[in-house]
Amino acid sequence: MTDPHRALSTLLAGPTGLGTSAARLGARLTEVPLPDPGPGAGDSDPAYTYRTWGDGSASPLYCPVTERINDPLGEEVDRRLIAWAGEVGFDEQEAEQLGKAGFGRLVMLAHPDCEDPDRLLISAKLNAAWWAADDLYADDTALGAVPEKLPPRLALAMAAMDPVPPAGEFSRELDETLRGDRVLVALRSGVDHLRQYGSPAQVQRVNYSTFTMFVSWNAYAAWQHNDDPPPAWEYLAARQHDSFYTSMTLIDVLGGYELTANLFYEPRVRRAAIQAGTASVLVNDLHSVAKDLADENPPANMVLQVAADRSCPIEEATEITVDLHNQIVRDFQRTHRALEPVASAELQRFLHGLRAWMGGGFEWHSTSPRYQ
Ligand SMILES: CC(C)=CCC/C(C)=C(/C)COP(=O)(O)OP(=O)(O)O
Repeated sequence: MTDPHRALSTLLAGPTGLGTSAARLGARLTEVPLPDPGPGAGDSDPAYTYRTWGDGSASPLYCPVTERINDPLGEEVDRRLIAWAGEVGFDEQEAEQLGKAGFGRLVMLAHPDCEDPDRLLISAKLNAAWWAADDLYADDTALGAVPEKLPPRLALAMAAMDPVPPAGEFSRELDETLRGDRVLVALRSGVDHLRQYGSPAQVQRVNYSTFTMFVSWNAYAAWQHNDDPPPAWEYLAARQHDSFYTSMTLIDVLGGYELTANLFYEPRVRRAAIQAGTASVLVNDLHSVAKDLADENPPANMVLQVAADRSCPIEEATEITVDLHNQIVRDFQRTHRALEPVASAELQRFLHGLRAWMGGGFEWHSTSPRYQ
């Protein structure tokens, strides 16, 4: 039987591995991003296309196609999500808002290899909980987000997701606090649901990617507190750990298989996953400009950081962001192609899952009332 770890390291090892083809593979992966050739460049990969977005006035986004649109399945997951939101303490209006955003629809679009509404609900719950933490703690001033309060709130969010062992008399107040805040209850409940299907390694991978995302949120809070917005390059560095990569850590759990930790964290695989997560979050920034500008204390956003750095109009900053997105997707495509010879069915499914997530995420941002 082929050992996929060995197959991957042999394939990536260079000339002593698979000879000249391995050397070519290494070379392909160290290329700097190539300019986006734009629509009509004669692309032959039917999995990707140029897609118009927003009001259609900006250049199209080079993006994977959406692999599945199954509205009844998305509606079923949304129904279950709204019921769960009530159970974990969101009031009726908040639960309705979560339903309207359509996180059930998001996961139906983003995980086309999962037909099971209960597995899809894991991702819907966790995405809803992450977004609730993001809105209520980090981003939305009108909903109570306060930069100075964010770091201690996130420390408790980590305790909610990754339960700490009993600590004598100090546990009581912690437990009461974790039970008394709907965001914390939602995060704990989402991980509890994940634990029913995922291995310990899959669960902890989701936790730790969430915690690195929280570090980026703390950076944004410091920038806001100090009234010192970051240049675009620094924002982008933070965004790479605050992206839909976190959502993508669930791809194999929903698919009913496990990509082992040594493959998941193999640098080329991680590179592909970070590229997919970053590209998807740039789609989010492009759709969020109006919403972010409407906040009295606007959160950072790639388009806004580029416009500020270069003193250019939003339209020009939008074009620069679209171009960056398209370069990153093409880079992902090259990384994916380079990994295709690796003989691991789980790895191939996972890479396909990353691509499918990008295609589903694009569709959701184009249709969710959250961005209209
Ligand atoms: C993984 C996840 C869904 C986390 C929630 C926060 C996040 C990383 C986003 C992708 C959302 O970023 P942002 O706060 O810019 O999103 P909105 O524009 O508020 O939808």
